[in-house]
Amino acid sequence: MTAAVRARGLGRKYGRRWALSDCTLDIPSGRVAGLVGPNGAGKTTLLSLAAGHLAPSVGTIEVVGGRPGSDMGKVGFVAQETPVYAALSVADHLRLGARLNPGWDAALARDRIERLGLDPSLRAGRLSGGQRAQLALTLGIAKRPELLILDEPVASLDPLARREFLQGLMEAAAEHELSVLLSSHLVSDLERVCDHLVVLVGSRVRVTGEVDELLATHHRLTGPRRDPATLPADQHVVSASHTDRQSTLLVRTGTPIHDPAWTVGQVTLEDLVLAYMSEPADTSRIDRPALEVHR
Ligand SMILES: Nc1ncnc2c1ncn2[C@@H]1O[C@H](COP(=O)(O)OP(=O)(O)OP(=O)(O)O)[C@@H](O)[C@H]1O
Repeated sequence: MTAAVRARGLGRKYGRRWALSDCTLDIPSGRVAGLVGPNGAGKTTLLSLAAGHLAPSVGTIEVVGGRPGSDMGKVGFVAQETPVYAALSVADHLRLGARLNPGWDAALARDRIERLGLDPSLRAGRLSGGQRAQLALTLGIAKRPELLILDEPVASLDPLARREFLQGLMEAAAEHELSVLLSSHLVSDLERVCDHLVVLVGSRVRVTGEVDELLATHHRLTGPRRDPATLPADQHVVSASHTDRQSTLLVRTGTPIHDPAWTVGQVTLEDLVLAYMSEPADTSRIDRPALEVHR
């Protein structure tokens, strides 16, 4: 099956500074993939490369089997500021979408606007932030792309609007066999909707893989204080914290942990992302994990 996104040694620099380095990943099609990382991590750079708005400085990237930008009908892009035209009505936006996109699904767009309760005659400038985001999402979905890329689409929405937006996105992905790649700096946004995750920190991919697989291979170990360097070689310590007597480690391993000294606990996606995002206090004692988790 063609990957939705395939990058090999991908990098992009601005002047002498790398905004994205050494990025190798495979996002299978049919997934809702979340790209998470702190401000300035390189998320927009990666998404812009995938959308064909930027050219790589090194390496390669393919989206739905082709060069980004080569077949615009296959890839939809909703930019960070949910771009709509303030002076145009909701209905005008749909007419414009129909004129600009050969694969436009007018019925889908109309249904979605109706379900959202948006008045077609209302100007986009009068819509709330959440409604504007929903309109931008409708325009993106009605193009019927194979891959829809969204750059922090919920950043300015309140929690309820975030939830409604993400719900709509999830439904659209399931109904229309759409692959989705969306970014956020909040993992709580992505936790409910994503089945694939890419964590980007300081221009590098820190971890990527299927969410189920990531959750199954990461564990929280709690036990008597211990130097992480003494753990078996197949247990990669992602993060570690210690009190005088106790150590708490987040480790990645493909094999069961039998050491009776440890209490082994499950991690949430948020634990996992935060562990990869936070710089360890003492890097000499932390084993840097191999970055990709395969099925
Ligand atoms: N046009 C540009 N010119 C110069 N530097 C840039 C440009 N665009 C991005 N950068 C730099 O590249 C790095 C990555 O930026 P990018 O916008 O990709 O991060 P981000 O993860 O999307 O951040 P945010 O969450 O704040 O949107 C940052 O250090 C940024 O300053």
